[in-house]
Amino acid sequence: MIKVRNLGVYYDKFKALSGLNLEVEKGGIAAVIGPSGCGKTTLLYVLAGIINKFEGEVLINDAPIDPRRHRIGLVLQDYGLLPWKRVFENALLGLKVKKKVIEKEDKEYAEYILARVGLSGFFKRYPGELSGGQKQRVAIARAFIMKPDILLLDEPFSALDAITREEMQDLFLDVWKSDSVSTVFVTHSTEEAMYLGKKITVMTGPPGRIVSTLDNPFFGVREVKDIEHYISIKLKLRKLLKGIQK
Ligand SMILES: Nc1ncnc2c1ncn2[C@@H]1O[C@H](COP(=O)(O)OP(=O)(O)OP(=O)(O)O)[C@@H](O)[C@H]1O
Repeated sequence: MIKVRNLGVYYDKFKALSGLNLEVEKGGIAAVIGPSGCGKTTLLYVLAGIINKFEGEVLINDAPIDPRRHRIGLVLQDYGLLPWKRVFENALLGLKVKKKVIEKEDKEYAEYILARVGLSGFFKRYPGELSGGQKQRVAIARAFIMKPDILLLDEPFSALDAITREEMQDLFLDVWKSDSVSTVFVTHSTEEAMYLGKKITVMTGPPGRIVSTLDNPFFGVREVKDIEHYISIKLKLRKLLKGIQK
């Protein structure tokens, strides 16, 4: 569970986040959507423990955020793979930061997750020998392999073509379902927020804060039947976003 209360962040004198409140229940996915520069990445950096100077309270499973204590899976748009390490080593990197000794079971679990993301035959390749979608698969596998307390994704699929992007969204949900880790997913796309967010959180800023959180009945629904309802939520989101960008 993630609880953020009255969060404020400054870059020197610039107020990037102010009075931000967010709650993600255990096994929830909050899709965070908002205009460029409103503070989405800053919020993720606080949740990841990368920014540790802030006002307010950030709790992970009821304890103050502490990257030494909590396992935090972070997936970024640019994959964050080390080019000189092979797929298998890259996939184990997150876990290595947390555990000194990688055991046989860890390796078996890594093999299992890599197979689930369709990379069985790619263990020995270097990132430079992979497509964008394959690199993103490694990044996602790496986050799941560390069995994180929380999972954070910062526009992970925005660099991919439309088809690969849909494949990756499905694959993400597929792996996520067996693990149900509390997740914050940042995206620019209303469609992606409506597919991947159990709840959709709209942000404004700077300074960044939450303007609205909607329940999303279309979570995980690819073939939408109630088109009118879908469009009404989409329009609501667009209105909220347009209001912000005025
Ligand atoms: N290191 C920094 N120093 C000063 N200001 C910063 C720094 N990093 C970000 N900012 C500012 O803080 C605000 C929030 O930035 P952030 O990257 O969190 O926004 P974002 O919503 O993720 O944007 P985008 O959607 O374009 O990625 C922006 O106005 C940005 O210019």
